[in-house]
Amino acid sequence: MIKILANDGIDPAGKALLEAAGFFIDTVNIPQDELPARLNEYDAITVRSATKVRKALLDACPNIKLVGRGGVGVDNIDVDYAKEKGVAVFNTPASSSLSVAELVFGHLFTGVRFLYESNRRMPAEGNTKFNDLKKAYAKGIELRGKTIGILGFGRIGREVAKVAIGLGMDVLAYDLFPFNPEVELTLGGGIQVKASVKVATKEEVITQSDFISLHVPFTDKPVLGAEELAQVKKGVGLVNCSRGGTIDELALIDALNSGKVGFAGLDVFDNEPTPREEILKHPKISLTPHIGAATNEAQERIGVELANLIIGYFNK
Ligand SMILES: O=C(O)[C@H](O)COP(=O)(O)O
Repeated sequence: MIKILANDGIDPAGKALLEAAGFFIDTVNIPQDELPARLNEYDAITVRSATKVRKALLDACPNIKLVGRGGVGVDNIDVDYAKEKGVAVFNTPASSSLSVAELVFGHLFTGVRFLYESNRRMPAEGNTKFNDLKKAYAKGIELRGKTIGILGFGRIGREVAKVAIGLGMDVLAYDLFPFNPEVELTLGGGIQVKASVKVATKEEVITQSDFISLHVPFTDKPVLGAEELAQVKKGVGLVNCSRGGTIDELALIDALNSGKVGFAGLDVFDNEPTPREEILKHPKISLTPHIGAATNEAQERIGVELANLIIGYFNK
């Protein structure tokens, strides 16, 4: 019987599919430092972003034939090395796009109406300072009619564009690779509407947007560093639900302190799982702990997609 360790968990729907296909699924969470000694009992491992599958672990566990990433980013897996060794690597790139896009708008609505700050201050000061706080947060703005710039126009960027268009926003989109600017929205009642984003350069996105959302993988250079943050519109709102390191956090803190950036919504951080204190405590940053894909719906789709990939691989 094929034994699979789902080290960061797997949705019950995915587990049920694998069990029905005759696989044994172990959902125990083995700590990272114990994996080299224990993973070799299994034929495959599935992970989210918490467990790292690096070269040393693959070398220590030659029985592993497959690494399944329940999610998009594979930066926690040494993919090229795994493939060199004949270990299959699968991820589930399509299943979580909508959930990530909705979280982007959670951060945007939070930012334009100061929810992050008023939720911190009201419990502490509300009874004595209610009217002061009412005044402090009186200058909210609407999203409708504003321009959102999307850096990275893959699956998630496209979902962000659809929500934005549905809200009446203008969309500037940039990607390293050519893309189709047409998107198809599914509105309530199943109504389908076609719309287009404006294809832009990175510079146009940076200089012309009221809000910027990042949907890019991690590379060694931030997409928004000090140089780029110096060029944004004053008061821009930034959202990062992609990967830590794609915005230079220290430059972001400076830009928030100077007022150049109005607010930031961050789901990802340089030092996960221990983001720096200046980020955690900053009054102009709305925080979530890397939960872009953490919805019931996305996790179910991910579990099912991953299960089918694993079944297809071992039954081929
Ligand atoms: O790459 C992804 O799919 C997201 O960042 C979600 O990561 P998670 O599975 O650890 O929540």
